[in-house]
Amino acid sequence: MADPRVCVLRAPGTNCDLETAHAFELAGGTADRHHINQLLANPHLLEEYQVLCIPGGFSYGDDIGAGVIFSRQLRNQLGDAIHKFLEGDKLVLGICNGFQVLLKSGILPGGSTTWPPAEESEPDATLTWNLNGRYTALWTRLKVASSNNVFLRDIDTIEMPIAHAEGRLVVRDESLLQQWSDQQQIALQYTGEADQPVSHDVLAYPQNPNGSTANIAGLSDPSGRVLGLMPHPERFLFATQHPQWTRLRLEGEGAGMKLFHNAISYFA
Ligand SMILES: NC(=O)CC[C@H](N)C(=O)O
Repeated sequence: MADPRVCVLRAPGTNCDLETAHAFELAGGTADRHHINQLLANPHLLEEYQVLCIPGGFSYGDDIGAGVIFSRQLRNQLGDAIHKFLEGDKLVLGICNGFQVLLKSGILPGGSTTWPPAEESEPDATLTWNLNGRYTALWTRLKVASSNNVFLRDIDTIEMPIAHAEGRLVVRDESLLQQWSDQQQIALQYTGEADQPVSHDVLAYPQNPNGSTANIAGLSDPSGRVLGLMPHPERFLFATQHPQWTRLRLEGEGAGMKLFHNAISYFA
């Protein structure tokens, strides 16, 4: 089979598209970066791709809330193209600002089961300001909590950096947590030390860097083919990007590459 094709979709203010496309290429995919206006002009463009990735950054300057404007473009102007994509055997990844876009558009948490969301529907969850009220950038330790998300296959714990101001996940109703848990949708949780069990009790800063409900750092759709996460796997492609790579004697690829390998090998 030809290399899987990845559409890295950017908007004005996106700033992680280059390294994200690079990560997919290192994993063996063919990645194109497209401006949202190219897709608005020709929504059929999306049909050429197996993976849609919305990378990190500050789309539209985070005006009126991080990811809000970009998410409205997907929902109001590209509803049909996204619907077709979600229905196919394809993958969607949203990193940081991309996660904000997936959640605020309604692609997450339901995926194809709830897309397109009804105009008047209340979102199940959103990402809002960190509890500390600040843009926060640090390395976090994460536990994979979903057994069926494609991007997280064969990963148990992983370290990745976060860098955001609006990364605190809040839910409309706490009963959703049980539903998500049952459907394997809680994909990633911030955790403490390696052997510490993860719980839904909110950990203190810096383990949980933003105060997210149930320490949630990433969500999956029920099919396991959509992932949104606040940490940046594309900032850990090489061992030397880890702050303690010498002390830990890390070599070769960074652990973040695993997510990109998993995505590409899904199509093998
Ligand atoms: N690194 C990013 O994608 C930035 C995320 C986002 N716009 C925030 O600060 O909340």
